[in-house]
Amino acid sequence: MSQPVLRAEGLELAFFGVKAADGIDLEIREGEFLAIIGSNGSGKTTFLNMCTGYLSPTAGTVYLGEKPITGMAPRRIARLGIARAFQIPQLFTDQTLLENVMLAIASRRGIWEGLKPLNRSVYVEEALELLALFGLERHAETITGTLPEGLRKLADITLALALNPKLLLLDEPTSGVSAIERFSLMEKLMAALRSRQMTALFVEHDMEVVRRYADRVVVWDAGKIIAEGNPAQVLKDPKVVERVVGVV
Ligand SMILES: Nc1ncnc2c1ncn2[C@@H]1O[C@H](COP(=O)(O)OP(=O)(O)OP(=O)(O)O)[C@@H](O)[C@H]1O
Repeated sequence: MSQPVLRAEGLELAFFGVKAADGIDLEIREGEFLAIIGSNGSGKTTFLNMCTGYLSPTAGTVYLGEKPITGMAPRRIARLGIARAFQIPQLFTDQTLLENVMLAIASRRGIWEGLKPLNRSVYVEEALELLALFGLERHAETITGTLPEGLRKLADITLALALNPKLLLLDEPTSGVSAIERFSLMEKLMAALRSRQMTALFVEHDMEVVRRYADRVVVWDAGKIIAEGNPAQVLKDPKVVERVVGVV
């Protein structure tokens, strides 16, 4: 079996007595596309925040490979290899798509001097290559604020990939995207992830997306994992249907 890229052991965190993480143990294996599902408020985002350093668990440890990363600053964790794309895309909306990707590449290289020094062919070439992964190269000169939501989501994921992560975390990649666009977005995403042999974890509310695309699904309920495994089986589990599938 392949090595875990990320491992969480015994994570605990409560907000005002409400347990958002109540003994979370989870591994993400190399090359896996893992879905997290669960009803609203079950602790999915809290888990992502603990993996990226935005929250610290009161007990337990997150390992990236063999390295414990709990308590490290988000910027350090990003540099070690965890990148995140958000439910609401985090783009510079008044700049072109190409400029956004070049800035992400520059930030990976530790350069932050504005756009001018970035107009070197090495940045442009890498940025266009990344955009081509998602079929976005024809939008390279478009101001990102004018793109439709589905393309902005893909653009945000492109920025996360520009960091060359070991693990990509996707917070609801299909939310806000029309039902018609949803599967074409997922097809492009899957093709890009496969071509880079990327390990990724995604939080998702659309069960059909989970059924079609996830290698494995993990089910959250009140800060605990209540089921995990193959999507076709897990999504039929009566307790998952009762607590999650029937209510999201
Ligand atoms: N910063 C915070 N301060 C106080 N309570 C919080 C904070 N973050 C999360 N919570 C609480 O922790 C619990 C888990 O929240 P979380 O956002 O992780 O759930 P979720 O599964 O991601 O929900 P959703 O599907 O709605 O995004 C909820 O009860 C929430 O209100």
